Amino acid sequence: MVAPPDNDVIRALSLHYAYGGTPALTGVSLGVRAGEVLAVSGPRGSGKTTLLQCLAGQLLPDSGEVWFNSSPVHTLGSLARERLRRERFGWIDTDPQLVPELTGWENAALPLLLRGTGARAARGKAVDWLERLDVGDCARKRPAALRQPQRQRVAIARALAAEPTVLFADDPTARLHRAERASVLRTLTAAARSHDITVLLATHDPDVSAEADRSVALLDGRLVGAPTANDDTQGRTACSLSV
Ligand SMILES: Nc1ncnc2c1ncn2[C@@H]1O[C@H](COP(=O)(O)OP(=O)(O)OP(=O)(O)O)[C@@H](O)[C@H]1O
Repeated sequence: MVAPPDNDVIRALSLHYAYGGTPALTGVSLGVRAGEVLAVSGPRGSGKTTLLQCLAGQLLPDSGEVWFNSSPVHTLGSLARERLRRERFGWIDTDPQLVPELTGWENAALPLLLRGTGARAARGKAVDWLERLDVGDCARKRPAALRQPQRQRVAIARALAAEPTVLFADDPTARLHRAERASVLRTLTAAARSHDITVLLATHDPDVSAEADRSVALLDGRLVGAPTANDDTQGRTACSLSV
């Protein structure tokens, strides 16, 4: 097996994935360069979540290849993929998925603590990111005492505090009101850009795609059309794509 001849941080080659025989991804290939915010757009059921899960090593494709920094992901065993996810990847879900028993800072510090970071350093980083995301006042509160946009900001702080190489965000603003959506999204993309974190952003909302450096569209499990560049963003790097 030979690594693809480029320096994409993530590269997928001809991914196929089916749920019980029903195809969700059909021959998807794409490459993302370091530091880029790449939107994966498409209507509900088009395969966005499945694609992100395959790229993040959560799902193994039925066929095709996934590469991270020239190392194969699709051939790793479950423990090695788990470690890769813990140490190099971050994930933001549509719903915040916070631990109800933990406070805001404890939730935000969790990935760092699981990685072995000392409690004091983990707390410092978590609180710092909560403040950057305008939810510093949520540090001592449990999720039940927070509003939904606050909970999602805590979840974003949790993902960013670990400073992943690649952050996968699965429709992270879908449950927020329109006014809150733009603000949360801009904060997320600005924070990722300032820390050179590559972001793959799944969304069905064209306004969200517009915040990315480039966008690709999925329909019925296939990439459609040419990738589009959003010139009005602060994008710095091009992404290479092939369908
Ligand atoms: N666990 C599952 N079991 C069976 N079918 C599934 C499962 N997850 C997704 N699917 C199906 O696979 C297809 C792709 O789903 P996927 O969730 O990847 O799309 P999506 O674009 O992320 O949709 P949404 O925007 O609604 O999250 C859909 O037809 C969906 O019904």
